[in-house]
Amino acid sequence: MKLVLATRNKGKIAEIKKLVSDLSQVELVSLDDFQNLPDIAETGKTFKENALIKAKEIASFTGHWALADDSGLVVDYLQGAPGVYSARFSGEQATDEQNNAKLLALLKDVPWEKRQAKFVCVIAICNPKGQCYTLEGECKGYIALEPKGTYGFGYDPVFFVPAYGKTMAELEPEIKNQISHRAMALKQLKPLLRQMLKRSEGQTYNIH
Ligand SMILES: O=P(O)(O)OP(=O)(O)OP(=O)(O)OC[C@H]1O[C@@H](n2cnc3c(O)ncnc32)[C@H](O)[C@@H]1O
Ligand SMILES: [Mg+2]
Repeated sequence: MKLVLATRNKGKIAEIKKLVSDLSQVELVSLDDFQNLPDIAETGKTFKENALIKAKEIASFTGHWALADDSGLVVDYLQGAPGVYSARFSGEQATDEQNNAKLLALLKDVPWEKRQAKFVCVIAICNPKGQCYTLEGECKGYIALEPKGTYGFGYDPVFFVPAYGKTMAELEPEIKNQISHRAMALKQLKPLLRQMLKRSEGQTYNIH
């Protein structure tokens, strides 16, 4: 089965490829294999809505199953912000560094016990007819006092993982891939694929 990875984020692409590498039924294809792809507006109010928008549009455009990832950081002290706006937290063309700087500034002088946060990831997998499944994962932690580490991407340098006493960006990719929100969501992909392949024989799908 061909599966198009419907994301432009290089950090996500590297992680997803690793996390699904043992799925022998799946041939992963990237967006670079297609031309004139539509620009997709992430207009949803939830991670799930956005993941479905991205996966449906790419599946319908390419004619293959597509897998999209919508993810972000949810900070308790900021009433859940930046949430679905994580990529655009400090503006449309925001860099990871700018987003991290804005976050740390908003949490300046906020005590440790009030710095709780979680990473959330929703994976949507859709076929060209618009029939979809979604998988969700979370990873809990704290917003660090300063950025640390160079692994990973996005908010990893400012996300402190209590079980390791380090930021996500200080953890080797192999460790991140065992504990991350994305790993938790993708862990459910193998049983789902098995179920999907079985169902597709009988042409019935579980539609979201
Ligand atoms: O929409 P696509 O093309 O997949 O790529 P994107 O970067 O725009 O991705 P999102 O819309 O899902 O925005 C998620 C943002 O949340 C952050 N994020 C998601 N997963 C992360 C992770 O594992 N570590 C650190 N930051 C992460 C990161 O800054 C992303 O830009
Ligand atoms: Mg995006």
